[in-house]
Amino acid sequence: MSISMFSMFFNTLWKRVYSEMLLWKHFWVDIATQLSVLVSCCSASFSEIFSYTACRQLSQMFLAIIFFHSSEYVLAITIHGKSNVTLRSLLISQNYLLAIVFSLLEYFLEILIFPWLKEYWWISNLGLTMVLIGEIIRKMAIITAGQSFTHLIKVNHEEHHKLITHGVYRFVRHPGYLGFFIWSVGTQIMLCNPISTIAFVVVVWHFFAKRIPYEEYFLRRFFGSQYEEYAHQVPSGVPFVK
Ligand SMILES: C[S@@+](CC[C@H](N)C(=O)[O-])C[C@H]1O[C@@H](n2cnc3c(N)ncnc32)[C@H](O)[C@@H]1O
Repeated sequence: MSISMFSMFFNTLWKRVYSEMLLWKHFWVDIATQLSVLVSCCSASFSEIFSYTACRQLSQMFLAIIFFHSSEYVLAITIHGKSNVTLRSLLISQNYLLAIVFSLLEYFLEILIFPWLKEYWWISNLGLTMVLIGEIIRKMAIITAGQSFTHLIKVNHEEHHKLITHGVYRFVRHPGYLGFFIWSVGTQIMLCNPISTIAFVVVVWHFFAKRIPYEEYFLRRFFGSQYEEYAHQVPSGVPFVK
């Protein structure tokens, strides 16, 4: 093989290697650019998720939930005795858990995509106030009704079940439900969650609009004209429910 053939061979080989290297260089530059975009997105996301706003709003939410459920359980045990109370008194159902998970998903998505939405502190503080007011109304109802307040609706009249018309029951017939309604919608306003706020209003209202006539059917059977007169004078407390 002559020298000129060798040099032609190496020339062609080098050109191929060089063009391959150029291709790989573009490939690695592309990868590096995409990685740096991903890293900056992640660090932006981390800074939003661990921002003062998110930490404060989420910790308020978790504290509200933990306090609400544990105090329901403790009050039920105090009033009815440990042997008459089950874990159902924690009031944590599958649908309720789904609603909370949905609302947290909404929160995380919005704080990543529209972080400014969570900065309306007057709205968040209004929600916090609703959580506190709802909690107070509900606990006043439980303490006032005492043994008459059971988490499951009574369908048989028991001796200790007295008609309660004093205290918060003087102003509304269902202060426990009104308190929960305000509390649950308040949690979503506190998180500045527009979709979950509307969803909670609709779902919780619908739940009580069905539950109240059912509960009152038995109260009318237990207390007859006494309940009739009470219902005639005092509003239900849940908006648009007679
Ligand atoms: C979960 S508690 C809710 C009580 C009431 N609806 C409220 O929102 O405050 C349900 C139980 O309370 C009883 N109850 C509701 N109103 C009552 C009243 N005014 N007096 C006595 N018992 C009542 C019902 O019979 C039912 O068993």
